Amino acid sequence: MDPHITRELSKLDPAIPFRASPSHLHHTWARTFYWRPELFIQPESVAELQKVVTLARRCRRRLVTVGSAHSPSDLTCTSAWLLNLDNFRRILSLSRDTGLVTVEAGIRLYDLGIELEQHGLTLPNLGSIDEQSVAGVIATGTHGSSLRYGLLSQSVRTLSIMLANGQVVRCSAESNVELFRAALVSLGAIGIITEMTLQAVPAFKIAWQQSMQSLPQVLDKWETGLWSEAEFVRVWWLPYWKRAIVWRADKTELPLRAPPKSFYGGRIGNFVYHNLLYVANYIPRILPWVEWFIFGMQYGFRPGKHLTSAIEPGRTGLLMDCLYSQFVNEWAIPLEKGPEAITRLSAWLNGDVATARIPFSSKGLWVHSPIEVRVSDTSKTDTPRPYLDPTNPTGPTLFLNATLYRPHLRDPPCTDRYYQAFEWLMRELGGRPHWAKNFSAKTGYEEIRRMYGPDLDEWVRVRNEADLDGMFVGEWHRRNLLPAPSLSGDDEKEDAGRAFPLGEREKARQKFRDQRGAGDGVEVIGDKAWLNEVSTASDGGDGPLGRGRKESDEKGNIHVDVSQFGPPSPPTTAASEESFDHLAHGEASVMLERDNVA
Ligand SMILES: Cc1cc2nc3c(=O)[nH]c(=O)nc-3n(C[C@H](O)[C@H](O)[C@H](O)COP(=O)(O)OP(=O)(O)OC[C@H]3O[C@@H](n4cnc5c(N)ncnc54)[C@H](O)[C@@H]3O)c2cc1C
Ligand SMILES: O=C1O[C@H](CO)C(O)=C1O
Repeated sequence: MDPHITRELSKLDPAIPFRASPSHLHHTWARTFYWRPELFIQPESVAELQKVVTLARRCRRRLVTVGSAHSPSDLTCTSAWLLNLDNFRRILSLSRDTGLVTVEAGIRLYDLGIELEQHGLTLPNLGSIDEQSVAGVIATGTHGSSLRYGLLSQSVRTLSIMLANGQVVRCSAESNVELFRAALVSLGAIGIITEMTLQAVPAFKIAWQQSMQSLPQVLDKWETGLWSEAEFVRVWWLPYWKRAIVWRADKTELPLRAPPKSFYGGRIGNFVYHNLLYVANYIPRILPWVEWFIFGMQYGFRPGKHLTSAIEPGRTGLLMDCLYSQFVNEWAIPLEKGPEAITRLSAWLNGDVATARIPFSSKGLWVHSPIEVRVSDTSKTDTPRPYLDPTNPTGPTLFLNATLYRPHLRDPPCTDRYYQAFEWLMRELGGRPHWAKNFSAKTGYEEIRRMYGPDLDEWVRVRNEADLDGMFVGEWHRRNLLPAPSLSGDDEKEDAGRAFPLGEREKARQKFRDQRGAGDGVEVIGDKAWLNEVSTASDGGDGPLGRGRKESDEKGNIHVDVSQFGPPSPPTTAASEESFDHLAHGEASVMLERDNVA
C-alpha cells in the first residue's frame, strides 16, 4: 500500500477495520469495461465506511461505490478507490403490517426478495434481473415494464447517505427533499447511500403468457389495450421478421405452474444461438435468418399459434433470461411516440429510406434481436420526482432498448452506426437516455442540459454542496452531468463548474484481453492525480489543478489555494461543514464522527 495511505491509516482508530485489498481487477457484468482500482474496499459497518471516507479525504482519493457492476457503461470505472457494499447488506427492520423494510444499501435484490417472501412480502415491480444491489438500482433509474408503476425508486421512502465529510444524512419526501430528489437518481455522485427504507407489498403470484404476433397487429393495438390489458406487459420486437413477442402478466391466486422449457434456455439452444451470433460477427447478413430460426424455435414459427404460459411468484416470474454479454442502448420517449419510433426504425433497418427519415445509411448493417419495448408511468406518482428521472413527467413512457450481443465477448461490427441512427431518432422524438446504459459519449453535458434544463442545474447544485471537492466525481459525471469549469468571473458558473480537486479524470483506454487473449473489453485508466499532489504537497508545487499552492493541516488534510487565479475559489475540506449544513439539518441526521469534519 502507498506509504502515505499507511501513514494516514495509522492516525485513525485501529479498532475499526479497514478491509481493503490492492491488485484488484474489476469489470462490468457484460465485461464491456475493466479497471484496476488502487484499493478495493468492502466495509461492513457505518463506522468502517466513515473511516474510508476520512482516509480518502486525507489521501486525496476519489471514491467510487460499485454495486453488482451491472451498469454496462464506464460509470463505475476508477483507478482510485472502489468501494463495494456486498458485506453491508443486513435487513435492519421489517414490518409485515406496514410493508416497510429498512435495509443496508449493499443488499442484492434477490436476497431482499427471498427475505421479504418469508414474511409474506415482495417488491411491487422488478426489471429483467434481480442481481443488482438496491442502491445501484435506485442510482440509475432502473425500471420494469408496467403502466401501473414508475421507476423502481418509487418504492423508496427514506434514504440515508454518507456525504464527503463522513456525515450520514437522512432524506425523504418530508425532510431534506432536495437531497432526496438528487440522491434518488444519484449515479454515485452525491455520496454513499448507506440505508434505505422501501415500501414492500403483500407477496403475489403472476399468471403470465406470451405469444408471437405480427408487428402491424402490435402497433394497431398500441392505443387500444396493448399496454393496459394486463398489469405487466413487455414486448420484444424482431425487426427483420416484423414480428413481436408480447409477454403479459396479471396477479393471480391460482396454484403455481412451472414455465415450459425454452429452446435457448437449454444447453444446446443456448450454445447454438451464441455461436450463430458469433458467426454473424463475421457474416452479419445472416442475422435476419438467425432471428427467424432462433425465435421460431423459441416461440413457434406461426404468429399467434404458439402460446406459452406459467404461474410463478412475482419475485421470479417478472425476471427473464438475459443470455449473453451485451451492449444496451435504451432511451425513454413519450409512449404516444412509440408507433412512429418503431415504424421509422423498422423502415431504416429494412432499407426503406423514405419512411425512415433518418440521416444515416443502413446499407450493409445488420443488428440483433430483440429490441426491447417496455413502459412505465411516473406521471401519476405522488413521491418526489428524482431530478434526473429520464421518463416523461406528463404521461406514460416508452423505453426502447437496442440490445446488441457480444458473442464470446466480441463486439458486433455494426455498433457505432446503429447506435448513431438509433440515438438520432430517439432525440428527434424527445427521448432521454437510460443512465446506466451504453449511450454515446457524444451526448455530453450540453445536450443533457438541454434535455433536463433546471432539473440538472438543481442536481448539480445539491451535488456540489454535498461534495465540494469532488470526492465522488469521475470522468463519466464530468462528461454527462457537470458543466466545464469556468474561470470567467461569473460566480454561478464558477460554482457549477468547480474544478474538483479530488475528482478523477480518465487518462487512457486500452484493449483488455482476457486470459485466453479474447474479448473486446476496454480497460479504463484514471489519472491518479493524487500521485502528483501528494508528492508535491509539501513543497507547494502544482497539484491536480495544475496551479496553486497546497498546504497540509495538522490532520493531514491538504488545502489547495487557487485564489490567485481569478474569482474566489471553491472552498476545500475545511469549509465543507458549513456548506452542507442545511442538508444536514434533517430531524434524523446523525453525526457519527466529529473528527472527520476538519
Ligand atoms: C442483464 C441486465 C439486465 C438489466 N435489466 C434492467 C432492467 O430491466 N431495467 C433497467 O432499468 N435496467 C436494467 N439493467 C441495468 C441495471 O439495473 C442498472 O445498471 C443498475 O444500476 C445495476 O445495479 P448495480 O448494483 O449493479 O449498480 P452498479 O452498476 O454497480 O452501479 C450503478 C450506479 O450506482 C451507484 N451506486 C451503487 N451503490 C451505491 C451506493 N451504496 N451509494 C451510492 N451510489 C451507489 C454506482 O456508483 C453507480 O453510479 C440491467 C442490466 C443488466 C446487465
Ligand atoms: O440492460 C438490460 O439488459 C436486459 C436485456 O437483455 C434488459 O432487460 C435490460 O434493461
